[in-house]
Amino acid sequence: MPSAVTTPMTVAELCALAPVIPVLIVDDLASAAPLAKALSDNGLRALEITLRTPVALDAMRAMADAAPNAVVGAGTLRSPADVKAAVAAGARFGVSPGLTPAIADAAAEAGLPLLPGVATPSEALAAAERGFDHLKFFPAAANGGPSALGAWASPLGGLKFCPTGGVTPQTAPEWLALPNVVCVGGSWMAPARMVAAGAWEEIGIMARAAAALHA
Ligand SMILES: O=C[C@H](O)COP(=O)(O)O
Ligand SMILES: CC(=O)C(=O)O
Repeated sequence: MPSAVTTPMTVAELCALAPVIPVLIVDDLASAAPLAKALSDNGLRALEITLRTPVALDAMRAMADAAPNAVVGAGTLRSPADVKAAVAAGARFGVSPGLTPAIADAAAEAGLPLLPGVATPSEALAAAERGFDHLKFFPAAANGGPSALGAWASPLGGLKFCPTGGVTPQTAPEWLALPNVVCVGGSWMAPARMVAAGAWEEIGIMARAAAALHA
């Protein structure tokens, strides 16, 4: 089956697709297509497939083919080689736990929209110097929670964030209420045991609830 037709998307546009970007760890390639459909058919269109399993790159391809409405990207980009592999597998965006000059160079060279992770104001300023104005605040809960990121809003005006790591359906509204937050990332709507069990209907229900979250 041919890969879905894709159009370039900025990180700002990506973050505007839904209030939540699912952060997915795919262990079994067979689960990729139904998982992508369960999420994207229920309003979660931006899907971050972490490069943490041997099947992650193939899973990205399978998801893009099975769910043309989804925008499939790669997470856990830790090196230029990861960026190249993600682009070769059709990633439409990338997410990294942190940012290095080499990762920034590789993403720019490949034309890959990148949402880089930052944990401190210094890292946010360094990313802004490289031209990134949409950043992932990671690990969000452990790094101080909404009060910490909220305190960045005025001094780091102009920067927008996707808090990820420890965000829950219960805490998401507080994050989404911050003036510098455009969406959140999280894995709660696709728990490993439910994916392994093929519980697509239940996952779809959680996805729909996540897609309806707001401040
Ligand atoms: O590494 C973890 C991802 O950033 C997602 O975090 P989470 O499982 O707490 O939602
Ligand atoms: C956690 C994270 O930043 C990632 O997997 O991309």
